Amino acid sequence: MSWQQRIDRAVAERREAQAFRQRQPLAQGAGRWLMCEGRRYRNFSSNDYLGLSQHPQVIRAWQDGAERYGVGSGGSAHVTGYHQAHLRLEEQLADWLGYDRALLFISGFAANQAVIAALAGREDRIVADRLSHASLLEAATLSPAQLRRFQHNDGQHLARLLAAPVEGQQLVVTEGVFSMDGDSAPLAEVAAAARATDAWLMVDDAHGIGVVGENGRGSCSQQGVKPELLVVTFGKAFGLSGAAVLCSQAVADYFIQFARHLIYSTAMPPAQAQALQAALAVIQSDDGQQRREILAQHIADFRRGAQGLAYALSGSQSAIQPLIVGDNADTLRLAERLRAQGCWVTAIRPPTVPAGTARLRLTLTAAHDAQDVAHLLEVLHGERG
Ligand SMILES: Cc1ncc(COP(=O)(O)O)c(C=O)c1O
Repeated sequence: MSWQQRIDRAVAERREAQAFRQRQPLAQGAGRWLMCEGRRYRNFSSNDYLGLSQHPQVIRAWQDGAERYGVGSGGSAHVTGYHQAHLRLEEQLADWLGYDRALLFISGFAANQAVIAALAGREDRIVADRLSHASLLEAATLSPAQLRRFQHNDGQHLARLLAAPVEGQQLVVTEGVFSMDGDSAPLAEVAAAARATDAWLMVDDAHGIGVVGENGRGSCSQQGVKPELLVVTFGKAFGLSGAAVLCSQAVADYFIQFARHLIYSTAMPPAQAQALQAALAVIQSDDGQQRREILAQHIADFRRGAQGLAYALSGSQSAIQPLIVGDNADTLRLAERLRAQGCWVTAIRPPTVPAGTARLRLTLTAAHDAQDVAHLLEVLHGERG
């Protein structure tokens, strides 16, 4: 089969399965409102959980940084791209989360790829929750290490997989709050299983950091666990983009030598690092606490109001509230009907989620008000399934 035939077939298969992905250019995609083709929608699809993408202090910090430092970093952090603003942010993150060091990455995807690629060798084994994010599972699949997946949030299955003989080292991989289901990992159980076999633990807390735990310190702090490797991302509660890996002094020095995404990629703009410091300051402040409380109230109101819906509500207590529909075409139609009534929701279909579990991934944020949640519920109750 030629390149062209292969591509045509893959795209055709996606269309036939009602799984063809398309992107929508928006005039505004984060925050309370989404603007598309001149129409305003209540936005139940963004990961801007605390509404910080629109926070005046964060915007001002970015503007001020751009005026002072310019808009780009000018190079890899190993050449000229590492600025004092990056160092300050790394120090603040390490201090906040209780680690020796934090290393900044351009995205969470890059951070996950870099960590796994730099660590895992042929004789090693990666044992990952089977619902881990694509960036983790892809990195593990591409690495020369053996990959084993444990049943979602099943500490006993994890322990059984870890008990099998292995020549090298083992790395356990999971998330704090799962991106498509919104449920939390039983981190204490996972950490105990890892510790029992001298495996290291890597937790990606993209959806927990800033939102859960005291002071927004995330899922690990909330559950009293300190993984050897903690990945936090800035595209969700921080309202910007980028990521950091929290680790020991020695591991940070190792990554600076061997993590190729750090070495061969342009560093994030210093102005962005400055804006991220402002976002961190908000997360740590009373303003951040109030935003977390508003979000918690919306989650409670939504879950209470969603009883009796035609679609099953999951057990998620987080800002991510999936409504599992099952069939791809039905999910797409439901999303369309909700949009027609002013609620922007996104249909998530396989392969992003397991076959037969197409869903609306509803997200609530502190930028919403009680009326937004009430409107969403009213529209959903109008659906018969
Ligand atoms: C759990 C998880 N990890 C990593 C990522 C990737 O992070 P980023 O968007 O910063 O590349 C995402 C989603 O974006 C995610 O949901």
